[in-house]
Amino acid sequence: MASLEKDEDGFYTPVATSAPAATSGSVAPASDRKSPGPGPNSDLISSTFEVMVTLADQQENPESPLYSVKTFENLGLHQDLLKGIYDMGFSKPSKIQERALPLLLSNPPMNMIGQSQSGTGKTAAFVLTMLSRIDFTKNKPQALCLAPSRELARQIMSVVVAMGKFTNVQTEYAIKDNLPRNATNITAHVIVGTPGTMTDLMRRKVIDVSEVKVFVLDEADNMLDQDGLGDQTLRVKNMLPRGRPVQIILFSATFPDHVRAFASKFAPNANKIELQKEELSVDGIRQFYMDCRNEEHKYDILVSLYSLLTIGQSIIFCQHRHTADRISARMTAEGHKVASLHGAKDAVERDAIIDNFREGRDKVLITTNVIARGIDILQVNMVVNYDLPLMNERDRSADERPDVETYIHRIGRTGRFGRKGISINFVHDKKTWLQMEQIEKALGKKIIRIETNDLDEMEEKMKKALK
Ligand SMILES: Nc1ncnc2c1ncn2[C@@H]1O[C@H](COP(=O)(O)OP(=O)(O)OP(=O)(O)O)[C@@H](O)[C@H]1O
Repeated sequence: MASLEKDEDGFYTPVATSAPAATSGSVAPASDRKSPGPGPNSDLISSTFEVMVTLADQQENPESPLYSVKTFENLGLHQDLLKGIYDMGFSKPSKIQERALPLLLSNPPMNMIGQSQSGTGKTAAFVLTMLSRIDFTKNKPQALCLAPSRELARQIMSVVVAMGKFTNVQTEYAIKDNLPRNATNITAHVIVGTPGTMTDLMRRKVIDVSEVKVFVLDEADNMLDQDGLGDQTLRVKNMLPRGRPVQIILFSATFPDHVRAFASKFAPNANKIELQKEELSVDGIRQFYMDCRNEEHKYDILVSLYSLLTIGQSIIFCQHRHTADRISARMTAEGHKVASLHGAKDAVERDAIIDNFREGRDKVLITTNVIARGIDILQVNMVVNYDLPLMNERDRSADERPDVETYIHRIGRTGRFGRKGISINFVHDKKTWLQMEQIEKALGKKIIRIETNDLDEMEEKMKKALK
């Protein structure tokens, strides 16, 4: 039997909802079977002298989201996890880690709704919690984590594996096309996946939930949004054991008003860490716009930016899959090296595309909202909104208001953990200009104009913003 489920970039795709007859034994952990993605960010602090100084300065500055007074030792973590953290090159916790970890690790466990700007280290906070709560003598799933895309699930898993390097943690994915269809019993401690596949595996009892203690939603506002993944996420929660406590942890850089109430119901009596509206975007990201004459001019401008896009790495966001494919095919035919990624590609292809980009083999990635959230690639110093994100991408309505949350997440693919980055919005008519103005108002940050006909000025402005 198949039903329709909404995928990550808002399109409906058929998924199997009933299981074929289960036949054989348990499943090898993901860490044994295939690479969970890139290695830890061992170059994080030492990548350049400049970054090292900036990061240290920011971690001393009380105004910075990276600031903390404590050390990782103060946070009550197990020795094996401390080793994992230092092995990843982290020296001090960020503000969200310092504030959230003592609450997350306290006993009895309390639910948490945590908000902190993009790129400030939320993943480490929830991964450390999952790892801290595992009883390694039991070979049963004990921590489940859901993310909105397979790319993000794979990235989160790479953090679980890196932080758990000195523990005996066993891991498994709940993402499409990863497990053999006849898998019967996952014994891994930590399972990371997307909601459709997680639901399917739980329904078929491939995941035994009897020992689950922690349930994490990364990008929680997106995971709970009733126009998006909300139903599927709720289904997963409803299959968790009743009668014994499961710690529910919700993290995101954004929690728009319309999901806050549902989040509080989903994670009752949660400790809350919230941001003020004016704190939502990251200061290290300089925002620009370019006035294009029409759609065709947008393409010409993008091509003329190619040499700047490849100084580091860049992500170009489009509204539709076909736009991403069309631009990328055209640029490729004109001799430029670009890749395109969206939810209509199959699993193997998606993994190869993001891995190529992550490892720097491709420098320009043209995509949709599918990777607007969570993806952490430190070399990305430029984000282009070829099309501005609109509310109608979420729910297929006629709502042409800008989607401010998605905008925040898209530009947050750059400027990670104190780094500098720039974002450029293409506007091409009155409507798109007004949409951008609404984003500007919502964030309370000026978006600066760059001339489209003066490449030298453009280059100079951009390089200055990245210094
Ligand atoms: N304490 C730390 N010291 C140094 N680097 C850190 C620390 N914590 C996290 N990082 C690094 O900062 C980067 C951003 O972290 P992470 O991906 O967890 O951000 P996030 O808050 O989840 O962002 P988003 O909202 O975009 O999902 C990662 O490369 C991570 O390895």
